[in-house]
Amino acid sequence: MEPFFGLMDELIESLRRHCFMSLSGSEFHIAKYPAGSHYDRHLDQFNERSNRQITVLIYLNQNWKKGDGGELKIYKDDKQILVEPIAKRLLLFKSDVVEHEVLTTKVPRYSLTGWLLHQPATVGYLFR
Ligand SMILES: O=C(O)CCC(=O)C(=O)O
Ligand SMILES: [Fe+2]
Repeated sequence: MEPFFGLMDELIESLRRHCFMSLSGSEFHIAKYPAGSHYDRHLDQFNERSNRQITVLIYLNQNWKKGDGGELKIYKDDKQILVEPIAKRLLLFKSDVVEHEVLTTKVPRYSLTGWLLHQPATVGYLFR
């Protein structure tokens, strides 16, 4: 996993330098969507924990083919964009504005999802 985290550090550095984003952490997980499952339309930034700035998605489905389902549907104004979850495809989007949904997959589907964070969730918390 070390080469992967090295690349993510480079990505964070580029976003800091070229997009002037103040990013200071990240979190990642690998998700398996069993056949028949989906993920309803949502935003990745929740009210109670709003430090997710950028969503990173990397698809891991070597043999994905049309008809397998599990596309990512992105809602952009009144348009919708379908992204096929094919292996090695990488997507980046702003966690607080881009609504998205995972359509029902007919085969087991794997994705690596990460979030680049504004600051660690616990920093800046006010105790009273
Ligand atoms: O796997 C995907 O395509 C999207 C996953 C997702 O939306 C999430 O974990 O928040
Ligand atoms: Fe999401």
